[in-house]
Amino acid sequence: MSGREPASASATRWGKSLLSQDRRRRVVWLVNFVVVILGALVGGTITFLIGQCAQQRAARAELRLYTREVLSVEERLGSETRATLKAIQSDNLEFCSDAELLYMRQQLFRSALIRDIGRTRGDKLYCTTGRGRLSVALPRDTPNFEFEDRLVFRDIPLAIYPGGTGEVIESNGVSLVYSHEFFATLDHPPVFYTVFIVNSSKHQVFALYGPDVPLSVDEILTGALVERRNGELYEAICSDKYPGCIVGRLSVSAWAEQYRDFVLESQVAGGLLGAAIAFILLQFYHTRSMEVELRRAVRRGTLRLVYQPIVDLKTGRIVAVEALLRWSRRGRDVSPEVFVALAERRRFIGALTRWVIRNVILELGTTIEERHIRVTVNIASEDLKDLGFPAFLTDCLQKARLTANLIGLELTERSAAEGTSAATAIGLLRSLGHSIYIDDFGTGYSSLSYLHRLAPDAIKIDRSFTQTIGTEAVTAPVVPLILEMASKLNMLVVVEGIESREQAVYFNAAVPNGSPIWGQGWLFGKPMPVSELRSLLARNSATQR
Ligand SMILES: Nc1nc2c(ncn2[C@@H]2O[C@@H]3COP(=O)(O)O[C@H]4[C@@H](O)[C@H](n5cnc6c(=O)[nH]c(N)nc65)O[C@@H]4COP(=O)(O)O[C@H]3[C@H]2O)c(=O)[nH]1
Repeated sequence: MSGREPASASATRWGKSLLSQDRRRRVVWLVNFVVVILGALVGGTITFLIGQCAQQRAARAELRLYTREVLSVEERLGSETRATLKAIQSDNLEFCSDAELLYMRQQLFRSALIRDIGRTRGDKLYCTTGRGRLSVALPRDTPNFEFEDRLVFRDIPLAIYPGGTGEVIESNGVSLVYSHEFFATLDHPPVFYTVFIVNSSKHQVFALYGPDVPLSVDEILTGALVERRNGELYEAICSDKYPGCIVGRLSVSAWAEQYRDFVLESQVAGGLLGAAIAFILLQFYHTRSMEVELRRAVRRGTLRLVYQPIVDLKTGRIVAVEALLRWSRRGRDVSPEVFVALAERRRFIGALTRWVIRNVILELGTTIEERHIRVTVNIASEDLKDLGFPAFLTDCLQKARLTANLIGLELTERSAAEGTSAATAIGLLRSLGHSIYIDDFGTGYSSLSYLHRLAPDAIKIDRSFTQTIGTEAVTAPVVPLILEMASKLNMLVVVEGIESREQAVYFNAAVPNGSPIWGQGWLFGKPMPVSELRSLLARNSATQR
């Protein structure tokens, strides 16, 4: 029996592996989705709770502010009333004379809250600031509230305003009509007030204006902050200058209603923020786990190398190959642009480069020596800073009995232009016999001064320029300039990303006769495993004979 697996069995296995990869991808997607939704829910709930808390605090602060504002008006009324009563009672002017009326009017003018001042004797009113001298019976209702020296009447007919009613204080021959409309200016739903006056023994309270409140006398007099079950918040505050108290009331639900849209919007914003944070954490987790897996792959050597041929455009001979790294993570190839960038960011690119160099020499060492071709490997700026890197390279080559000129080193313009230490390292690598290639030329710091300073052996024109050939792209005119500059500086040009014969023909014709120009791209071969490369090299040298 042959040890080989029948084609149908291997196809079934391949199909199953694809299915399980697909299932895993779906599970990962679902988990990510659930995490983001959970993040949104947590974010929304936290914002809701914070919002509730802030709303309650704001409601209490608003109630306190408002109650104090009403109290200050009440205190002002109290002090104006007392001062006016005292002034008239001790004016020493003839009762209801012109002089006294004038004096009473002056007192009225000074007050903002008193509307009318009158003089009484027995149960009659004899003059008022508004009506002058008169003689009318006082309404003899029982007062609503009695102090030792004062009586307070609510809603009694007014001499100054026939048909109208108002609040009156009577005390020792003086009666004052005062305005509680003034308080109306303090109406400010959803906060409301009730004004109380308190007797001198401070055991009795009387509601002067405003609705009844479900608070006990004690609660009012001790100045409590009370929350009733129906969501009403009460704050009582008593004056220390005047026998009066204010109870402020705020309906928490009415208060919340005012901020409903705001709370809803912040909840949505909190949800979005939660989702965004969950997403960022997931990304962070994936990057972290990608990093861990990549480090493990380097340690265990589960990375792969592929090689892409580089051809002399004049002769069609394969003159070099570029080694490119491949990594399969959980059954899927990760782009080198992604994992190389990750290794650079997390500063373990050195381990990758060393792995590549060791394995290139192992896989391809004898082949390149026999075929007289060069292999180029990508190195990073981190490698240039690594003082042990040149010695490592030399050591690997010596063990394999290879010469340094067989290994070319490709570095991007960015890493090559990174300060004088990079220049020194490049100089040292060149002196060891390695050729230096500036990769992706034209996309980074294409400055003449650094090219002159570093004197690399070759520049690799970036694929984006190759694609402009035969097009109207704005960068198309740059290509001849790069070629001319390279020729003047005596540098080899390698054109990257040649995909069509027209591009190859263009570049071949664009350099002066005798100047070398190499090309790399799908036209000559995609990156391939070492076994395929060996066959290609064999075919290529056969056609060159
Ligand atoms: N569309 C198109 N693409 C072409 C064509 N010819 C070549 N390519 C692609 O262009 C890239 C050339 O490599 P690079 O410029 O050094 O750019 C490399 C290099 O910067 C980096 N990289 C790859 N392997 C390594 C490595 O071992 N070490 C380091 N430091 N970087 C590496 O990742 C980059 C991407 O590598 P790859 O994905 O293998 O992509 C390769 C190659 O597959 C073409 O005709 N058309």
